[in-house]
Amino acid sequence: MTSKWKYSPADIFAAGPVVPVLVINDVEKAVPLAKALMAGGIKVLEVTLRTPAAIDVIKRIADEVPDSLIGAGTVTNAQQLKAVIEAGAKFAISPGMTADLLKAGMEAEIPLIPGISSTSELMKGKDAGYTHMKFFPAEASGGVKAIKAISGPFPEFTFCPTGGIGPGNYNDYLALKNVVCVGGSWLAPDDAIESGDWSRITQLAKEAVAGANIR
Ligand SMILES: O=C(O)C(=O)C[C@H](O)[C@H](O)COP(=O)(O)O
Repeated sequence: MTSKWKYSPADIFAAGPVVPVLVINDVEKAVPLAKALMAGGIKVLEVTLRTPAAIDVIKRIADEVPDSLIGAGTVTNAQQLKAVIEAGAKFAISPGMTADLLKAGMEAEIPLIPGISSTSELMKGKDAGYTHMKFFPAEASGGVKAIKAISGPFPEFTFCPTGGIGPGNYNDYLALKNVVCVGGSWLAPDDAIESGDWSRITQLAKEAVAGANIR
């Protein structure tokens, strides 16, 4: 990895054991949601590009919650990577990878965390120079057992597993030596965002941070 970035992928992974995966429809929810998560001890945020509001949401959080490590999720191509950088994202994360995206990520001014769910994808990421990857969809792709097995031949890679992870199993992942953080939507449920129940989100964040077994 190059050191041209303000935050390296390792810095982002190390900034907290749980990364909320956020789906935000209403830009007005962006800042209160980010502040509710920060109040619960979470700094790294992943705003998915799943909604038309996502780019504006990233802009708002980057401008108004500058202490957060605001990242963009569901970044699937080079155009989206460019758009999230312009919006102020500090990192980008993808559920998968393409050759184009891997190349654009290495040339970008923020780090990209590509997604993998197989050894062949890991090898493509490795060839492109990546050491930190999302493991998605974690539970559906073999979960803890798969990551443990992959770390045999590939001990030098670090993963942020996401997909099917929640309070009942996140510590199983955090116990793995090549996992330092996990992602999940459980930290910001749709209904809590919809109704503006920020205290519930702060509470979920606090519980997840306090309960995380950090090695
Ligand atoms: O949208 C993206 O970019 C993704 O990569 C997918 C998300 O990380 C998972 O869908 C979160 O999974 P759950 O916590 O099971 O809801």
